[in-house]
Amino acid sequence: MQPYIPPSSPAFEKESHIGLEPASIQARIAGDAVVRDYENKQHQLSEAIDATKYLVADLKNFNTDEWKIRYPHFNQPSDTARPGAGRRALTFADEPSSSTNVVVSSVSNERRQLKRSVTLLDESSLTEEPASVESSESEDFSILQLDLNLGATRHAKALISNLERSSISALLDNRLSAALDHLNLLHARIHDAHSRVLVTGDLNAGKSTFVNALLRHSEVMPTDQQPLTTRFVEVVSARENNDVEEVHVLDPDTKYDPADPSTYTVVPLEDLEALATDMDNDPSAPPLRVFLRENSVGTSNPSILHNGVVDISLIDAPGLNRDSIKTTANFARQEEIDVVVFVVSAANHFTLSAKEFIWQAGHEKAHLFIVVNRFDQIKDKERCRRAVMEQIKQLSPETYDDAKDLVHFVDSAKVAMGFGDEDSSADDMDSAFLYLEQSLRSFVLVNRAKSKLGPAQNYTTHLLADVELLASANCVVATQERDVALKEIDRVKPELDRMKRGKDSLEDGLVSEEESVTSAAMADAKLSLRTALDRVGRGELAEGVQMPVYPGLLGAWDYAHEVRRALLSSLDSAVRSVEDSSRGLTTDAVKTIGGLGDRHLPADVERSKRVFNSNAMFFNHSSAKGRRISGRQYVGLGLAGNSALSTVSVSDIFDLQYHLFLSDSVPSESPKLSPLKDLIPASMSNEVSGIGAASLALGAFSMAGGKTVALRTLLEGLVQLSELASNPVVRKWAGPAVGAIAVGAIAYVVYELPRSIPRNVGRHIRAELLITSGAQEGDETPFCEAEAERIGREVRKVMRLAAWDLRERFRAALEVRNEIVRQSEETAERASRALEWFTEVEQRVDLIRGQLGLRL
Ligand SMILES: Nc1nc2c(ncn2[C@@H]2O[C@H](COP(=O)(O)OP(=O)(O)OP(=O)(O)O)[C@@H](O)[C@H]2O)c(=O)[nH]1
Repeated sequence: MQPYIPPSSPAFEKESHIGLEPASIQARIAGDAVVRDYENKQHQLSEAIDATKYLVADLKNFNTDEWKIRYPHFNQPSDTARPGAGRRALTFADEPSSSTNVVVSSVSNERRQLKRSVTLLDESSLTEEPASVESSESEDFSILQLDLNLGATRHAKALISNLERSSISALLDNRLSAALDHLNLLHARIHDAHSRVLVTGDLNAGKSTFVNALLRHSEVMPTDQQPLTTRFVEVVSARENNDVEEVHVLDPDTKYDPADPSTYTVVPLEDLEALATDMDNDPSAPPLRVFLRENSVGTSNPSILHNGVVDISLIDAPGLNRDSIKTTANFARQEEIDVVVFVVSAANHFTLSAKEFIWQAGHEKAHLFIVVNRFDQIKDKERCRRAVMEQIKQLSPETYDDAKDLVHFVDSAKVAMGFGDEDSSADDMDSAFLYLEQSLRSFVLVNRAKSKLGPAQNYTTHLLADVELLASANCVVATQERDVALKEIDRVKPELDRMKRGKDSLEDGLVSEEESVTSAAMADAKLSLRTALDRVGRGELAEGVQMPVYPGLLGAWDYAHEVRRALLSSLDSAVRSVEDSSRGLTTDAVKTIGGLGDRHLPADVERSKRVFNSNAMFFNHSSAKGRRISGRQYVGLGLAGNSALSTVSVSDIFDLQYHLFLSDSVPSESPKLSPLKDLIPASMSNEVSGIGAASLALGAFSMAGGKTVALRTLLEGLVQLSELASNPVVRKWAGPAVGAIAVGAIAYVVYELPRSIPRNVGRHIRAELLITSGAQEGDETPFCEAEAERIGREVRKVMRLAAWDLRERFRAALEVRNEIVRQSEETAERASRALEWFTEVEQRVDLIRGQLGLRL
């Protein structure tokens, strides 16, 4: 762009020898003011576009990195009872089913800039009518609208509704990118120093002559008495082509780029006439581009092509007729055309074609620049002027209102021809034409503001309104999300804190319950079994177990066997009752754990549906092979069925060793768990007949004494007896006496067998199952210990399972609440940030809108 030269500068002075006519000076001053105004507006708009670009880029980044921007739809509220202006049901494209009642407020300011906001409907203040909405269009996006090019908008809306939030956000991202690109284009456009002026009018009205006059040339554009121009010809300064005069014939199929020779064909300037007047030309073909050096004459008042601020190009159009009206009207509608100069012959006024064109073009360009040409040929100039003005008033009232600057009665031929003379210069130009030129220059600049700044202003305003609507709707949704998240935190956090506080106490409770019930069960088992074992040791049976009937001496062996079985069954029964009592203890403890669960688990957490079946305790699952547990299972030890324990030995019938060593204070039982057979000396075990009889006799003897005596004492007695035997009297009575004693003893032993066998067997069983761990008997017993351990293990197993179940539920519930709180805190923070950010966006929009509020 050419730098603006202030009116006081020498350069400006040099370029402004326009004469002293007041009208020209006035027009020039007005022109300068227009230039200054334009530059101010351009600067302001440029800043607003830049700010909008930053805003859109920020929005784009926010959408990608921080918060997937929601795309709102506004529908009529479902409760039509109180529709109220502005009340709408806000839904989001990715969540069409849930709607929120909001108030959409759209207010236009004096610059017709739409300010839109969405606020949550306060149901309590329904009596107040919400702010009015101008039209349903104000709730729709104009630039950021997501249509998928799938036809009618409502179909596109339906389709969008089915898209995911991320897809919507991606679509929005594309729209924002496109908006950014467009802003860049607009930015470039408002800094574009070019303006295009289309010169059109009736056939033979003098358009080419007028263009020549503006160009300070007599014959650039071919002129004739008959219709001549058949193609659009755009004349630009040769400065844009390295000062080379030539014609570019543009290729209709490619976009023209002066820097790319493949987009046009170069022909010499001399061929312009032939090209512009060729009857075969297609009027819709792109214009010829003519690069023209400015005429050296009148440099003090240069042609309109270059005026120090903007470069203007003039486009000479073919004369209007039925065929060319449409083409020319379309041409005039182009955004790049800043001004349409309509040339009308003073003699013909406006023809039908002219009227039709003005009518069509008037929609796009309200103001036309009208040149009433050949005014020199009119005798009654005043009448002509009145008639023409009357027509203009009808055709283009806006132009009529500004007629002083926009309607000019001139003689272009005289001006154009003037440049053919050697001596003539621009300084000699007709003052009316000079005034026309200045007016046209100002008009171009004014319209440039409209054509170049207008679209940028318009687009940016709409974009800002869309951004504002988007931000406002997202504020609503962010507020809602934040509130929901905070409410959720309020609901869950206290529960979570309570659980955290109770975690240790629950753990302590579980551990102590497990420990206490296990040790109680074990202690109970130990005590009960010890008692039972002692009873068995005395040869006594448990309740409910029958003592076998003694079958007589010959059946003593079998009797011992039966007794052994009965005693072992008694022990089995004791084990069963210990198991039963541990079942009871465990059931209570499981209930206590249930109570702990009730105390520590939140109300909505599902309690364990597991029903504790105490019958399943002590059940050998591996041997059950998936069988259902029906009724109470007694596994116990199965002592009665234990072949090792149920084997009878001789000592069960008569325990010689027990009697022999009874006098020793050392207990006869092995310090270790001994097999029963170890209790009998190996030398004696198999000699039941001879020594067995002697043993029996000795045993009987010892018992006959009413007290147990040691073998040594007995032997000492025998020694004394042998001494007595040396006495002949004693010797005489010894044989029969000993025999009688032996027989008596044997008879006694046989008589006592039904009672002694259970004692012997019981003692042996007890001895076998009993150990002494140290100095004193009965400290610990492997049987009781082992059983207590087994019972303890089983109880512990159940307790651990119950505790594990509760721990898991507690852990899961804690985790769920932790996660809810974590996510809710995250959501609340993100929503708060978004809310803050979107509020800031609304403020930024307001600020930029202020900059944009230009009256162009
Ligand atoms: N006396 C007089 N003659 C003029 C004036 N303007 C144009 N003419 C003459 O009118 C004739 C036609 O002028 P052109 O400039 O060719 O008209 P045009 O509108 O360009 O014609 P087409 O492009 O063919 O429609 C020429 O012979 C010009 O000399 C004028 O202001 N006064």
